[in-house]
Amino acid sequence: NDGSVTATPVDAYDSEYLCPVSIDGQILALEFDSGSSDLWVFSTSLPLSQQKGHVIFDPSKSKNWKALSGYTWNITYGDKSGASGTVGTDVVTVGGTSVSGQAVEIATQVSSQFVSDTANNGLLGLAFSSINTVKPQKQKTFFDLAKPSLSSPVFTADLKHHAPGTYDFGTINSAKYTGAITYTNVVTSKGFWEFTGSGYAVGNGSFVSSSIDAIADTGTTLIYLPDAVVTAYYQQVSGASYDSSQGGYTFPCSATLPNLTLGIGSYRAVVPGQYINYSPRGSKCFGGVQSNTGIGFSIYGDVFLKSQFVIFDGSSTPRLGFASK
Ligand SMILES: O=C(CCCl)NNC1=[NH+]CCN1
Repeated sequence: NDGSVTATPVDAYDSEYLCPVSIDGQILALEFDSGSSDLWVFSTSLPLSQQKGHVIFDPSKSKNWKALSGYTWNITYGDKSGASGTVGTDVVTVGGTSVSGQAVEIATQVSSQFVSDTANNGLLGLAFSSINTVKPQKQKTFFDLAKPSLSSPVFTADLKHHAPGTYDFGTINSAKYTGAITYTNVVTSKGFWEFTGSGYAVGNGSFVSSSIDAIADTGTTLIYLPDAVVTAYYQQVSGASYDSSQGGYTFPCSATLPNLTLGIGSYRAVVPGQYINYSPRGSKCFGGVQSNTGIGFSIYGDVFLKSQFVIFDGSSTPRLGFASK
């Protein structure tokens, strides 16, 4: 049973996108995250102070809830946010796609970033189940459990700039993209949708061929790239500089930002310059392209993904597809 769900930006900067998910009839807005593999929710087991302002899942009100005695989970994300708790299974429905026996990870503790982000009531991981954090036995993702019931073992992301988009499960809707889809191989050894980009161009500049090891991550807001790319980009932005107090490149909010073209095979994915003016910060504006130093690979986050129609193909040979829209 294929499904489609709306992905709504949480704020004016598209810092994250939230989707309604039903857990045995209790509906929570969750962040779909292709950079992690745990489905966890704000719960009645959290301290009341951490529950405040959030929509809370109450397992005691779920007829299909089955606690997994002695199971725990503990996750830390790339931005150092995190959460931990206990585990049960329940019926989880996303759009028209329903799964029974889905491990639902109950938060008993969440980091301050999640407490203050009151629109976010948990995450639904869409990376590979190999990096699920549940112990003593890791659990399958929603996508892995749904796959056998889908017309084809895929989900697509059609995120939008300052507007709601969609995640589709089981189908590739040809009305959502233009031109051909370019597929690229995925390496799953780190549990991510990891691929190798083929290079970049800044504005109308010439394309620079270079292999860029990257992950497609809907749970990361910005684009994190090698320093060579980032410096080349901001050299074309008058008044741009690295501001260590802000933790990244900033520029005058009046600056005109060039497009950033990222190569995937022979395909040229164009990120509009205006998407790279991420948000006002202090007296300047903070860039949507930042350095990947310290991460170990590049991250093609929402600033990139919302410029494309993206196919996450979970067939026996996983691959990523990209198309313009
Ligand atoms: O943790 C990462 C980066 C993996 Cl390298 N992405 N997913 C996510 N979810 C919430 C914050 N970030």
